[in-house]
Amino acid sequence: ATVQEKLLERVFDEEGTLTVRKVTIVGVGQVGMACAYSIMQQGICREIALVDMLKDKLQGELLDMQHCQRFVKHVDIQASTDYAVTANSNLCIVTAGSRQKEGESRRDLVQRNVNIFKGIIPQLVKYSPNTILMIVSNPVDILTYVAWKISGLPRERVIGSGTNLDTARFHFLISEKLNVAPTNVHGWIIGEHGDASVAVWSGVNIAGVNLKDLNPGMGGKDDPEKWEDIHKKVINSAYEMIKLKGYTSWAIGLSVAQMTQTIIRNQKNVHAISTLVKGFHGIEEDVFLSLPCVLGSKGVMYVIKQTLDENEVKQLQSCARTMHEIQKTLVF
Ligand SMILES: COc1ncc(-c2ccc3c(Nc4cccc(C(=O)O)c4)c(C(N)=O)cnc3c2)c(OC)n1
Repeated sequence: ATVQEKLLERVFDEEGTLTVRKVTIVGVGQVGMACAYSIMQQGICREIALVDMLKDKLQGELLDMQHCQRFVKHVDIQASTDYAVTANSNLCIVTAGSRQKEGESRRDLVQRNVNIFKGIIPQLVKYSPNTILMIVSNPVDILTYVAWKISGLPRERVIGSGTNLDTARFHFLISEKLNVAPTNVHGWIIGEHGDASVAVWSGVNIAGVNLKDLNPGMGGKDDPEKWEDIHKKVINSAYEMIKLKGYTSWAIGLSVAQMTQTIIRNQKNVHAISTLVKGFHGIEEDVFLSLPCVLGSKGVMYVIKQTLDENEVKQLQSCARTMHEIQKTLVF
């Protein structure tokens, strides 16, 4: 008998057991289904569970997704109003909630969505105690804090989609201005997703060439090239799309799929996501804002300690104060 046979008593046949990768999506509206479709299309996981309150809508989306199976890598799809269907998920993506209405600010949504989270989050954690929660619903930074408080999960396992998409839009708009591919534009939008996001102009670079070194006024008011307009377009883009098509879906779906892939495949990519920022850049409150983070299968592995200029730190601290003020008004 081999040393291994003398040493080890086999309990189960490891070769036969796949560590099944399962992702739950709560909310089968435009955003939830764009996430589900993107995740399915990219073959990121073996199981997808859809959960919502509306039986017929769920059943319709389930059938439509199952009819995709001939065209994509196999994925088992389940859908139910009963959260038992979400059991043992590696990642639960929450897109449920009241949607922003035309002209409504993200902050007006908050208490309505807190009440909804009180119904959803405990059920997700009950069936998947080891899950990572990714909050997409708005206002995403406050609702990620709310999900963290309600779930009782460690901070590294509760993230918000945050400014991941804002940063991608930022790269796209800069790429248009410079005629360079978006993947080669480097720079981060951090802080609050939406109106008060912070563009880190001091770090925007192409191949390591800092654009602010080429135009010191970049991002400021008296910049002849008006680079600040790019940040303004990122902020206003969601309002504009809600006005034009009533919601946003395709880009948020792909941005969530990108983060899902990083987590499920433990890729350690860096994403600007909403995380507990207490202790960073002079922030002392328990607030969630976006900073560049290294993501893996256990959630947030590292937070990048960026070098920010005085103005950027001030803007970030202002976001933190605003979040803290709004959080104090919440009724859990
Ligand atoms: C067990 O207790 C429990 N379970 C589930 C819910 C709940 C509440 C709202 C939900 C929900 N949103 C929702 C439902 C009803 C109204 C509204 C609104 O816009 O005000 C929003 C969605 C969704 N797709 O947006 C999906 N699931 C939900 C689930 C809940 O709400 C309190 N409570």
